[in-house]
Amino acid sequence: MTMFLEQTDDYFGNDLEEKMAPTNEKELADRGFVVPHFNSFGLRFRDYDVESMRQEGVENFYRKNHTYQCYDFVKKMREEYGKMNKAEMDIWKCCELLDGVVDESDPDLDIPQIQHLLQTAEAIRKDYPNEDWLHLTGLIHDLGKVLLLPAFGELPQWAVVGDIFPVGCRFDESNVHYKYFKENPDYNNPAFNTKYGIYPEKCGLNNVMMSWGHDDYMYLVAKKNKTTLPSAALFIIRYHSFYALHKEGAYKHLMNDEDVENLKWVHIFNKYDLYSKSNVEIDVEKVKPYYVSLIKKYFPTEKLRW
Ligand SMILES: O[C@H]1[C@H](O)[C@@H](O)[C@H](O)[C@@H](O)[C@H]1O
Ligand SMILES: [Fe+2]
Ligand SMILES: [Fe+2]
Repeated sequence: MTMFLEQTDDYFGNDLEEKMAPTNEKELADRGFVVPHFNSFGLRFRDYDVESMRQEGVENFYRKNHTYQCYDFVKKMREEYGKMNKAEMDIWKCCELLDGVVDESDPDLDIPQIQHLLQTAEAIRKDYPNEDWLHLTGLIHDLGKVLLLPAFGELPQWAVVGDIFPVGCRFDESNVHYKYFKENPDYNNPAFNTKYGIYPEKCGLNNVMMSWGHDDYMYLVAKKNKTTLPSAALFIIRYHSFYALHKEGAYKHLMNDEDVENLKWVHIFNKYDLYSKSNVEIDVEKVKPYYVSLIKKYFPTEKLRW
């Protein structure tokens, strides 16, 4: 059985010491963002059970996602995509490619993903004008959804989007549509179906295998292409879909002290990621020059390896 202990670099051999976020999180909280009560369909956000035009499709998505995302699958995908040999492309081009992508796991949004990226980034920019690293984080946090496109392997939706969860230990009941984990090959595996499974207590999320998708992929792309974004940005990108942890407080026993610090940033980020979703579209060409300048600032090369 593989144990992920005392790891000081990631699976590329990259040094894990990343720069700290430039400002104190406490000074940054509560910028007056007004949380809307309803999404653009007039329903509560993240209500996976209420009858709606998206409910059935979303539930169907999670049935597949929970059935197929097992330890062996995740391991294979990390290895395969860790090679970064799928494409060479600049970040803005990838944003544009997402113009044609709709996320089937999302009960709150059915407009193209480039709008979600810009809505998130612009909402953050309004409340945190000086934290340009957080604007860029907003822009790129969901870019990993390019995995759905032919040039990046054309993975099915269940392998790209939706909430994420650890594999290698018991699935927590707070995961949405928990019941579908019963079909997962790991569900009855005694090595995996205990509270800690294969992980030591407080081993740190970096040592935990998360279900495969746009989060881990984009984290790998950013690291591999040597971004100078602070560690909080990389943590946000990697764990923003881990709702069982950041919303429900499950799996905390796997976090180390650094994770606890970084999680505060995910809480801030999540408000903008979730509640900026609306059908009021952003003028892409108008904001493009600003974001292109941020990409230049935080990525050493124009063309990234994907
Ligand atoms: O449906 C959404 C969507 O796929 C988001 O990009 C992801 O971050 C969320 O966690 C998920 O629930
Ligand atoms: Fe996401
Ligand atoms: Fe998002």
